[in-house]
Amino acid sequence: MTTYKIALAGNPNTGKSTLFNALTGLKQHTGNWAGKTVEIAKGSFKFLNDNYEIIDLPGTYSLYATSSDEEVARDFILFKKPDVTIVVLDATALERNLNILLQILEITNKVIVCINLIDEAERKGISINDKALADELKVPVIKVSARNKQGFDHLLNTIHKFVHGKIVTKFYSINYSPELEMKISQIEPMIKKIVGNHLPSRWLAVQLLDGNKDLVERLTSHLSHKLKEGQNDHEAKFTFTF
Ligand SMILES: Nc1nc2c(ncn2[C@@H]2O[C@H](COP(=O)(O)OP(=O)(O)OP(=O)(O)O)[C@@H](O)[C@H]2O)c(=O)[nH]1
Ligand SMILES: [Mg+2]
Repeated sequence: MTTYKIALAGNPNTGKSTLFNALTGLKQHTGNWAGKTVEIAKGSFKFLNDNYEIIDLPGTYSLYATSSDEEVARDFILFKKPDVTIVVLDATALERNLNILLQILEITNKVIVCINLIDEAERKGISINDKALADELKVPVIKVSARNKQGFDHLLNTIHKFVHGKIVTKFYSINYSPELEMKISQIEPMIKKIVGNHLPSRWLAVQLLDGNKDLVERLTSHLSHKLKEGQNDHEAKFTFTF
């Protein structure tokens, strides 16, 4: 039986923990992540002969890592590389929720979008065109109500297909200004040489151009750790510098 790793991410108060509890049957326990005081809940469930380990990440409005919650969420997606990141959005405030979704889609294409609180949206007369969103983003979009367990069959079957490679998704590439795009095209190939397919090179290029020094430190320590593990042979001579 294979175990797949799922992360739940999204803004605060979008029903991540409600979904987590519904899927795991309230068997959650909390744990510390990377020595931080921020707690993340971890649980598990089985579906169609597969095991799923599911992690309830702290709710954040962005992944700029300006707070420890944001850092925990970003580092988990970046370095722990979940098989699926379920981005939980609030159907009643979709536009506000798209920011974190786009940030996550720049880091990983292993995303299923879960539009939660659909019962509440329906009550307010909000209807959501999930197909249009899925076509635009090139990832599955599922409408659910975590509280009522509505849409769970669809969600679980989509997760199953996803981890078995039956759904192909893409990184969402935001087009920046021509100046920024030119700089990205200059440095991304160098970054790609260092990280290969192990980390998202375009996203890293944007972060480095943005002067994200904290990330540089995290990367340096992550890469030297990987080097010690002997997992990657072209990291040897590199440290990131500005
Ligand atoms: N009507 C409705 N309410 C929901 C649904 N899912 C969650 N809620 C409610 O939304 C509120 C927030 O849910 P949580 O599961 O705590 O949200 P969260 O995303 O874990 O929040 P953070 O831990 O702060 O990031 C709670 O009051 C839930 O009962 C849903 O599908 N429908
Ligand atoms: Mg929660």
